Amino acid sequence: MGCEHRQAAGADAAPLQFDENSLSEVKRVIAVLSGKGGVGKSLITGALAVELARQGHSVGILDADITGPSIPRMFGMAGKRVGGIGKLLLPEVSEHGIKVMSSNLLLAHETDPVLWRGPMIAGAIRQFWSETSWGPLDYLLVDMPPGTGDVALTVFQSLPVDGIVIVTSPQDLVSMIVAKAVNMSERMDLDILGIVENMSYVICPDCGKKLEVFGSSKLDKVAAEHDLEILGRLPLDPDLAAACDAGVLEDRLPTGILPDAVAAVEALVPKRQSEASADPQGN
Ligand SMILES: Nc1ncnc2c1ncn2[C@@H]1O[C@H](COP(=O)(O)OP(=O)(O)OP(=O)(O)O)[C@@H](O)[C@H]1O
Repeated sequence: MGCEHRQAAGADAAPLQFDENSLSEVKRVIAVLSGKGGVGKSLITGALAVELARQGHSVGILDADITGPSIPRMFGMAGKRVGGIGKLLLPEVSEHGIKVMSSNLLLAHETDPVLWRGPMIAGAIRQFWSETSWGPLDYLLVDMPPGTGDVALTVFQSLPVDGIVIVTSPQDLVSMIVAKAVNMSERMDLDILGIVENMSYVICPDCGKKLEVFGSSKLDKVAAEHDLEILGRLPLDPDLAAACDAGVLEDRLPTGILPDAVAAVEALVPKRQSEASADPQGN
């Protein structure tokens, strides 16, 4: 990554990579990013994790949405607290084996607010990477905080992110918001796998017709503008919302959802691997 890019993105000149610990062996890190809040980024993160796990991969979710964590609840972990091994934290493990680390799993009560300033939030990201025993993982999905602010910058500077999935919804000011996410990723020299549109349409329960309740999708236009691959469109589905609330997303998520997004993640060559094969001597 060029220094000028890091500085243009507001980064310090000093390298800030957080170290991986000896009990973690994470092969690929994928960040799920949205330009603004409430578009369903956490749901898409959860859905990708479930589908990857169903394909037999070992999967973890690092919930970097420190002040608005919603991953534990959708995996039935509300009210649980993570344990530890020596000085390391142990992620909570879902019914079907997905490992989760989240600020909500460190709080005494799920409803306690996280009133932390920037440096403490950055400290939590460090803890979730360097001081968490992830074990061997094929994929670690990072549920990013909404937007392109301080925490997103910390994650992109400090974790070895291999690729990014951008989530958007039709009611976004889609072009400008996607442009922000794309520009940030480019300045940080990160690969964008593509874009998923959430809440794209609703299927009428009576006639089965597809209704575009937020108006017609601008996804094709925006994807073409930014040269992004379209990785799928997910409908607004009350059953999905209910499954998240009840903590049973793993059981109720329809099989085969977002196949292109799953395939793009599976096809991703880890940066560390491609760098190693480009320079087998490690020079
Ligand atoms: N496709 C969908 N169908 C039905 N409900 C959905 C869908 N996508 C998201 N939701 C619901 O919308 C709410 C917001 O979703 P989610 O928490 O995933 O958004 P987010 O972008 O991560 O939000 P934040 O910006 O707060 O991090 C949740 O209650 C979720 O269950």
